[in-house]
Amino acid sequence: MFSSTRCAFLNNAGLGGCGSICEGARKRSSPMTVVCMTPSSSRSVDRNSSVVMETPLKELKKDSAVADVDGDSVSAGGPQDVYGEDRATEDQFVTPWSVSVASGYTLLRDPHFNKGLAFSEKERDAHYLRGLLPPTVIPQETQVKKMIRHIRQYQVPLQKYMAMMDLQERNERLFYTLLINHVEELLPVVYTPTVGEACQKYGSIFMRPQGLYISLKEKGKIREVLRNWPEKNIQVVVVTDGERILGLGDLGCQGMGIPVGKLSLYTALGGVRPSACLPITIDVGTNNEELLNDELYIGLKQRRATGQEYAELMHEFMTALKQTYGEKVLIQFEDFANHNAFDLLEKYRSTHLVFNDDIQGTASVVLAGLVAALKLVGGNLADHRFLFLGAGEAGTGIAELIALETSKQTNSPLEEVRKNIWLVDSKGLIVSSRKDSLQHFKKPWAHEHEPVRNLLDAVNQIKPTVLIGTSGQGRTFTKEVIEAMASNNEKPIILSLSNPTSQSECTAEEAYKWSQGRAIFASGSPFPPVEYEGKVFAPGQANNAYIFPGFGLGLIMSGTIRVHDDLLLAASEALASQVSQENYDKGLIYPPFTNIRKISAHIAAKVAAKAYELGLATRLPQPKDLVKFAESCMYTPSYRSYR
Ligand SMILES: NC(=O)C1=CN([C@@H]2O[C@H](COP(=O)(O)OP(=O)(O)OC[C@H]3O[C@@H](n4cnc5c(N)ncnc54)[C@H](OP(=O)(O)O)[C@@H]3O)[C@@H](O)[C@H]2O)C=CC1
Ligand SMILES: CC(=O)C(=O)O
Ligand SMILES: [Mg+2]
Repeated sequence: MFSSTRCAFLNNAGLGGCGSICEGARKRSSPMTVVCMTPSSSRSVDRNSSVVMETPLKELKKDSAVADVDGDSVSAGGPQDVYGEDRATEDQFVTPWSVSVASGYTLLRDPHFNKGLAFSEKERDAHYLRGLLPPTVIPQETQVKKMIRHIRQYQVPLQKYMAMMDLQERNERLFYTLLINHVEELLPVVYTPTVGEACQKYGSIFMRPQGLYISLKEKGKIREVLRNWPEKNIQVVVVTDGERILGLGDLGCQGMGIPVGKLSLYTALGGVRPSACLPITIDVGTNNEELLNDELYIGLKQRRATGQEYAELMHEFMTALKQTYGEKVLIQFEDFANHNAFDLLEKYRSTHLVFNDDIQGTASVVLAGLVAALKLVGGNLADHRFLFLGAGEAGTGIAELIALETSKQTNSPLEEVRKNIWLVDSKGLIVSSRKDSLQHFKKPWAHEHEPVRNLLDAVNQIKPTVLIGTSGQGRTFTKEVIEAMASNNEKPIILSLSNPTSQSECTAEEAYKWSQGRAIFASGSPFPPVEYEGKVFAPGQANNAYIFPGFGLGLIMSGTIRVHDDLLLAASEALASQVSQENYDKGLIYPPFTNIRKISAHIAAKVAAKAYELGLATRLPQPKDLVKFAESCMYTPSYRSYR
């Protein structure tokens, strides 16, 4: 039933084209697994790639068992010596890997290869599946129809979420086909708002762990923990420490739902292979009393480690990632609290390929929406005045990118253009008299003005044309605030970015109703269309999900080694260019998510082109048609035929 023969296959990197992110040639394949021979467990690795190896391996020192997969080995062994065969010496320890063909019961329970009732008659014979499945054979399209009906039968969003996660655990390709084909309907299920509730209840709803947990207990052993993950060719890591999950605060270890959800979108929206994605939660404790007192809490039951202890764990983690996966692994920081987020980005931006989605991805998506909105409202960025409620990661990140773009457009110094951008935090308007007590990321926004305590007064005094909510506080754009925006502007631009829906600064209905249908509105979490005085308004979704999948794909496919602000501007421009006249006619400032893979390919191409221009791309020569190249690199989840 299992063959552990000596196998010689090409690694994906050897297939040419887009190298390691391509799925590989579309041809018949065997559901090949690589198994670690331990008495109590067997683990599968590197399923999509094929490896050159034999079993048992030569003796090998444990510390050098896995080489850096992109060939930038830090120790001996050479490129593609993934299992460290060449580096082995007589007295070194070895993990006895063996290659086998998955079949029978095991095949049905392997989510990477399982096709359920779609296994053909021939495959059922060849892979010992007879009797393990009912006799009917149905195509993937029928399975998709069945699954969407199944999901729709649940009224409670969390039940839909659990059904989706269950499918992901059973049949990965069906999960992604379903998500791609019904993206508008299922995004709110696997992503915001439902993922927020899932994180809050993570301890009680999950039977099977997803992603990799690295806690303070693993200090000094993080490289070993990374090796426990079954896949070796990792290209994107999304990591959180759970301290600021959406606008829901500190959810500790239960924040894992966020990296898992974000990486599902990397695959579904951006076409990065699922096996190249690694969700990680760093557990340094939680300050959430409710969780600390909850017997079902899954994380460390201690208050958060801070200062040197936190920094040392993060440093070991960042070093281990680069040593294990190489220079070009993309590390996306997600939902860290701002007191760590800015520092981590600053500390690692020159040594690692890091990207903070909340600061940078959000900025890029909002700038795109604003550029599109100007087509409806008129004027250039420099003609507008911006007011933010919330001066944290999202608020100051967006503010800075608007300033950068305005400065480029007008050839004016940054300090000058920043004066058109104002922010309110929990203590009121950020003004120069508060400068000494402000966190460093707020200081550039401390303009000359008398103190202003609340948002309504700030709107009345600053008279912004654009109001952006990044406070994580629901219902803070009150009737008076929206009415003030509408009385000062013919078409006020109002963005309620906070997630999930419960934290949105206002609803779509409130924005349209209180502005007499004049607001250009978008929100972080989706709202259904609103009918106001006989007209239907379709609100857009201003969410970084438009940017990070395509942005990441662009970095990976070009072998880019560092993120530069100009890459964010390029992504933003690419997204804005995808808004069609038909979208504008409906008042939309973002294109619908239905076309997201095409949009992601355009974003990836623009990002890669800019990376080549800046000399940051290492994949040479530069492909001629980057959009086509991006499309050719994208994972498609249709079933493969097994020989
Ligand atoms: N749509 C999207 O794509 C994205 C949305 N977000 C959402 O944005 C929100 C904020 O995220 P982030 O910036 O990372 O969080 P931060 O914690 O970094 O920032 C929150 C900011 O809001 C301020 N604030 C809190 N309460 C109030 C209040 N009552 N009045 C005025 N200001 C207040 C805080 O003030 P102080 O500094 O004084 O504490 C702080 O400046 C979250 O809900 C998140 O989900 C984030 C990223 C992307
Ligand atoms: C969308 C997102 O990244 C957030 O709300 O944090
Ligand atoms: Mg986030």
